[in-house]
Amino acid sequence: MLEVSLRHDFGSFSVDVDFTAPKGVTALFGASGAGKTTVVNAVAGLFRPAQGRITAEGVTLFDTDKHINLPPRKRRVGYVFQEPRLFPHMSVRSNLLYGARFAPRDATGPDFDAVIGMLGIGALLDRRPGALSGGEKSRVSLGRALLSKPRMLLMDEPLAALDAPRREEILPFLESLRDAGMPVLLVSHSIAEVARLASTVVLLSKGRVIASGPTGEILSDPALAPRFGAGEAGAIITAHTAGRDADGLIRLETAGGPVWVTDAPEAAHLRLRIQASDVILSREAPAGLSALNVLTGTIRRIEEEADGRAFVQIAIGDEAILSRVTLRSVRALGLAPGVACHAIVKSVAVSRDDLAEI
Ligand SMILES: Nc1ncnc2c1ncn2[C@@H]1O[C@H](COP(=O)(O)OP(=O)(O)OP(=O)(O)O)[C@@H](O)[C@H]1O
Repeated sequence: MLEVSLRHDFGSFSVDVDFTAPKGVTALFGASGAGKTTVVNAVAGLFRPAQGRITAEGVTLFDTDKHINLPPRKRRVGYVFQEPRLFPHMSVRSNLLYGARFAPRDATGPDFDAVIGMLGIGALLDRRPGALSGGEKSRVSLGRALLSKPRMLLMDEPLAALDAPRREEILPFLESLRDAGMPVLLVSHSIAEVARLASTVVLLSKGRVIASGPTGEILSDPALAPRFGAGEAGAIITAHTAGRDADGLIRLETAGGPVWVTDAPEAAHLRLRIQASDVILSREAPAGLSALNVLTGTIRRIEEEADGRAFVQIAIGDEAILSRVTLRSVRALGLAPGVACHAIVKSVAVSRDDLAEI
């Protein structure tokens, strides 16, 4: 577990944050200038806040009251930057071994062979970074961080510099970090990335934490949805793979009923992201619609927005999804907390990007 509490005043901007990142991936999410990099740099020891306390796995890294400020190399933090900072004159193998030099002898964690196997970089070992693609560089950079056997991993927009295919190449490796035994702090601008990778979300705005908690709860909160961008907001629910139909569609079971998708990872249990703008609501069970996916639930909350629309939260089992509808629809349909409703999602609205292994 990583516990962060820090305060700093830059004059025109101040940071005042307290949050806890359990094991698994914690996403630091917020608009540009919200203070994400400042927080990550403070955890890494690259920035010294005026006041605060940071502990990782029970070890105090920084404590102004106790005058503790471990230097970066003693913090045992693996830092993966947006631009992979590999040594250009060294081979991939030497870059990786450089990371391993910092691993304490008694530290646990995957060894060299396990890391290159996990990241699929065995064939690259004798190349120089200049001869690698962006995605390959990112994988090597992640490998180097892992081989230092860090107490935790910090990733500042590790995918931002990559195009969509390269991003797809890295995402499965980042997903596997969710199950790694250490806390991972991931700075991200992308709600799709957060939905896919994070177990916990810390939402930052203007140097303050405005919400934090399990990803499913934060993403399905209708009051927070505008923060994620009205067009992008959406929640995640658990789905179980139930087989492939004769026409090729894959059937997933959710607490609200079956969902058919055209593509899905090969895994028994998935998290399924449903964007609020892809969901329309009906109080009657719809008939004669070409949209295949109809989830049954109960309205829990409605948050009206200034632009004549609302985010409606629909409880699906003990999870929830969001729908973005006009206030006119809210009134015409008599939508209100406690009302049973059907959430209709086009099957084509759910893409491979919206599914991740649990
Ligand atoms: N050393 C500094 N002196 C003055 N202001 C600073 C300093 N470091 C950061 N800031 C200010 O703190 C604010 C937060 O910066 P930070 O880089 O942490 O934001 P961010 O959320 O990571 O943004 P982005 O997503 O654009 O990277 C910005 O307004 C920045 O100008």
